[in-house]
Amino acid sequence: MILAIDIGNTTVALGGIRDGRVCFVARMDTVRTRTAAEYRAEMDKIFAHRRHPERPMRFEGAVLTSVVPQITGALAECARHYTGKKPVIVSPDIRTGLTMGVDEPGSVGKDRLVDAAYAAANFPLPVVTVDLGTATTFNVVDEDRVFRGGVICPGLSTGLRALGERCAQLPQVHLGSPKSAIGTNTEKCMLSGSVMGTAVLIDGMVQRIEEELGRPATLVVTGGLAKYVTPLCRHPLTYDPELLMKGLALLYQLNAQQPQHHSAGGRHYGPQNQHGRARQRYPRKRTRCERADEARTG
Ligand SMILES: Nc1ncnc2c1ncn2[C@@H]1O[C@H](COP(=O)(O)OP(=O)(O)O)[C@@H](O)[C@H]1O
Ligand SMILES: CC(C)(COP(=O)(O)O)[C@@H](O)C(=O)NCCC(=O)O
Ligand SMILES: [K+]
Repeated sequence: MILAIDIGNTTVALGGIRDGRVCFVARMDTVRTRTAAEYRAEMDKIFAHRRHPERPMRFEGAVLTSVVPQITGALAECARHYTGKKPVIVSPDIRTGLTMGVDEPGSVGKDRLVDAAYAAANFPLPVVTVDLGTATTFNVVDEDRVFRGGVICPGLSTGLRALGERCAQLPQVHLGSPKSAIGTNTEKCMLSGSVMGTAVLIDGMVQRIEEELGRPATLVVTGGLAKYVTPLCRHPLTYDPELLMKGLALLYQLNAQQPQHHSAGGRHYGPQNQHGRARQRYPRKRTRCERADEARTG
């Protein structure tokens, strides 16, 4: 099993990945001042809780993506502790299968790179990925596998919270699915604006992106808040809550140094086809362990 760590602005997601499949996902809060020891204590608890007496949890390697530089080092240290190896850390310098077609490849959020790399390897191109987290991000990969850039907007929860804080007469509201565009009270108006507004944003922005690309695009949506929004979108889409974890598995495969079986030198990489792309993986029936883990993690 490999350990995948996704450091976002709200949550640090931990994934256990076996043969490119996500076996479990657990979440910790993102706290910028937390130390490696503090995160390790929390991870110990998470892993102890999941450990099966006959199948102790063992990680042969780790891969990490971060958009919170303050805690990247602490979690890289944790990854090293659990695997005995340096983790693969996502950056534009590792193999992603993408060519960067933006002004400053180094400034692109590393989570955006992971989403884009996975989508480019697994969906018809061009492809647009949308990640609904603290921020709402769009990433565009064209038919030549060039990462063209995208869109960054306030996340819908971030926007809702800001309304409650900045407007004297607006309350903090619980997220839910609006039933109609026309809200009949304050809360319903706010839910319509943030949740349906995000669905309309996705439909509208993807339409503009398709116009700029000059052709239709595949749309893939992920992120902690996607489940509220995707039912309201009109553009055909694939909803994959595990996009980022699967992307991390792919990047691990492409970049982790494999044990060497021959005396000849050189780095050995994971499975690739002749174009240097990750081999596509197709859905298979999930094992009982995976279904049980999913049920537990929700
Ligand atoms: N499984 C979930 N169910 C409901 N809300 C969630 C879930 N996971 C995350 N969230 C909420 O979604 C928002 C963004 O989460 P997430 O996608 O983890 O963002 P980030 O990647 O920016 O850390 C937060 O407000 C968080 O509370
Ligand atoms: C846009 C983001 C804040 C999204 O982060 P998230 O919502 O996943 O926590 C992150 O990808 C980021 O910090 N990006 C750097 C700037 C850029 O992507 O151009
Ligand atoms: K995210």
